[in-house]
Amino acid sequence: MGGGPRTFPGGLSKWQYKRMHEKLARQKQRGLLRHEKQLYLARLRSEIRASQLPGASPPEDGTTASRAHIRALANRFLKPGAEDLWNDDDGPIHRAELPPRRITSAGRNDDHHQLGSAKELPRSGRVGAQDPRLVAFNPRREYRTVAPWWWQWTSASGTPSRTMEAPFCFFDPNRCYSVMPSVQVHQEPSNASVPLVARGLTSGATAPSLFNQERFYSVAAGQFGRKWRPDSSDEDDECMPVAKKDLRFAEFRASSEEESEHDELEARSAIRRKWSSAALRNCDMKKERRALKSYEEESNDHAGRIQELREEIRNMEVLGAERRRYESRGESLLTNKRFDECGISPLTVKALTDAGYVQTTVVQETSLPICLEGKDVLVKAKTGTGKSVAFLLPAIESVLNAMKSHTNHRVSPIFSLILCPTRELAIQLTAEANVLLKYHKGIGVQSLIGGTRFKLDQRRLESNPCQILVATPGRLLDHIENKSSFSVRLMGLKLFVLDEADHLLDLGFRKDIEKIVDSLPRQRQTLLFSATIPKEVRRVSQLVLKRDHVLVDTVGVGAVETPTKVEQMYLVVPHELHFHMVYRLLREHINQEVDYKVILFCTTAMVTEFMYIMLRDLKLNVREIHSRKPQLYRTRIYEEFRDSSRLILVTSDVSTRGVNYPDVTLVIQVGVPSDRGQYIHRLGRTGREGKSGKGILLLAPWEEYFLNEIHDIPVQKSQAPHIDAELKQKVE
Ligand SMILES: Nc1ncnc2c1ncn2[C@@H]1O[C@H](COP(=O)(O)OP(=O)(O)OP(=O)(O)O)[C@@H](O)[C@H]1O
Repeated sequence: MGGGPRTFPGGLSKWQYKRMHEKLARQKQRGLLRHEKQLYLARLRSEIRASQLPGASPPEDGTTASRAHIRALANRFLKPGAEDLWNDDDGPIHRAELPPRRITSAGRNDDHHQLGSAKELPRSGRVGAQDPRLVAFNPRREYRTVAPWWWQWTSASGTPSRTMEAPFCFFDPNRCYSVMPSVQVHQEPSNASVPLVARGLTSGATAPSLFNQERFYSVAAGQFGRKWRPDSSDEDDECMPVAKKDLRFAEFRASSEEESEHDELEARSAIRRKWSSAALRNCDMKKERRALKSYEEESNDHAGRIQELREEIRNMEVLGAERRRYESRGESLLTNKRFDECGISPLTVKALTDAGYVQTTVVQETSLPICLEGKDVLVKAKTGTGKSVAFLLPAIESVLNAMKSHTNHRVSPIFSLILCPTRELAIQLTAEANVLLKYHKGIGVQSLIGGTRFKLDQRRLESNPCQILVATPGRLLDHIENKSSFSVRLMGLKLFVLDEADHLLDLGFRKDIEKIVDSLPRQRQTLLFSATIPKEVRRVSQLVLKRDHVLVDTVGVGAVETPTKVEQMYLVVPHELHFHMVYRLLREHINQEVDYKVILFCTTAMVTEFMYIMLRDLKLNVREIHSRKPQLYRTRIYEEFRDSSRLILVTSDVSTRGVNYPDVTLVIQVGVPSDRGQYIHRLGRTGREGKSGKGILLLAPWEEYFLNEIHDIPVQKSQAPHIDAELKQKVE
């Protein structure tokens, strides 16, 4: 009796073997704990350091000076719809008040000089090459740097006394802000020691010897960031002597206020440069895009570029109209457009109708036509607005199209691949895809997630139809690297989707994604979906998207990124009282809501486990999900919580993104979220499908710095409820 071998590996007895394993498990647990602690502390340290850097806090009035705005203009991607690439502190997008004009247009309306009013500008121009000193001046190389300073090139008082022909009169149809009509520049006598840039560009009579194209270029590069100089490097900028830096801007100092603002901007841009370039490394496609073309190259490229611009403007118009319609409807989720008007297969429409989906949501209405056209798309839409269906439908359509031409394969290629960051999300997407495939016989969807047996996965993939695959990156990569027949199946891929794209392109997943992308065919369509798309991720997205991709943003620039019907508040409570406070808040909520359904987010798996045990011992109806639990257990809890009410789910970040638990009434976030995106996604587990909900963020006093990150989200401070002695004793 008492089965099992009597000796164990290494000649150990059963008990020795057991003890050894227990010891190893304890060591592993201690290691994990130490690691989590280190991560947490490192994060806090870096946040605190960041908050102490000059200029870390946002401007109080939410606006910036014109110079900063101009810099931002130059810094953005030169694409319509890329407004979300603007710096967070650029302030609202509006036309800056222009200073009293010292520059007048010879025989033309002054308004032509306003930045951004490209449409009013004359469609012709000339290069100011009459001046012999400017023969080497290549307007196409320099104009971008000149234009932004145009307005700065005045002094605070006095009337103009001398007029000269500005040598940079040219026209470039590619760049709105660089278009300049022929102008005359009035210069004050008091400005005899003209600015460095001005000297280079004004009549040589003023200071001919100082015009130096290279020098001028570096002035611009310094002001706009090193990417303007093709041969520059991070080190170059970092090592620039202070005196030289000062010299570069010495002449721009109109007032002490402006000066300090400028220093602050410099410091801030230095920090940004360091972080963005270092973080992006070779993936910083922007650098490449900005590399200056030669004059000839650029001229030859005009026809193509004009075509591209037309496309972009058309896209922008379409999306602008969509957005206006969306805004006019308020926060309503559904549109008037029905799925049977979307050009998708009637069998899919039938399945949609069975599932109760008749009308499209805003994101579905906006993105579907573009996705079905075969374009690469980057979609940003609030949490719980139906992004999953928005990409599952094109995934099914692309399979249907591909299957028309691939009929003779023994094992069908995988035509659509959907990547997502968590196992629960993968399971959910697979289930949703199955619902939509109800009437499509012979088309199958499978999932590949960690925590299951590799061999079983393999068998399942080979024996069941799998034209659509939903996977998490780690397990997918395992299959790509270890099974050549799997890689062969992927070579037929037509559509690649990244759900929660910003998270997948984040540093944690980036390496895996790069490897996965390398093993996919280049000729494919790629769709990126998320509720949050930070600027850096937008840049890295070029890794997977084609250059002419379309941006669909149903949130809108400057709009609140969280669901409007979710009441958000934060409490600042000493750290040692967090457990008491959680219990107090839960009790209060349970008393108020009959059908309560609460998600409680904790910072680590360890804390999650501890919180769960405490609440369970306090006789609350709780469940737990975190990475330390086996997958079968996680799936069971996920299903139970999805289908029930009067339940509290204590979870780590495995439930932060994408997971759709219907009718969650309250989300509590205990401790500081890792970033703004994490706050938004966690909160997004409530208030889905336009419903109402409540979110509470519980911070310790030293975590309050995080509020800066979400300053534009309507989170109200709330008074912490009193914790009486009885409750305290109970918890302790
Ligand atoms: N056209 C539709 N009509 C009615 N309900 C819909 C429609 N499309 C999606 N839904 C429902 O909306 C809910 C949220 O959808 P989904 O999970 O796709 O949101 P999401 O935008 O992906 O959210 P997240 O950003 O959190 O991932 C789901 O319950 C889904 O069934």
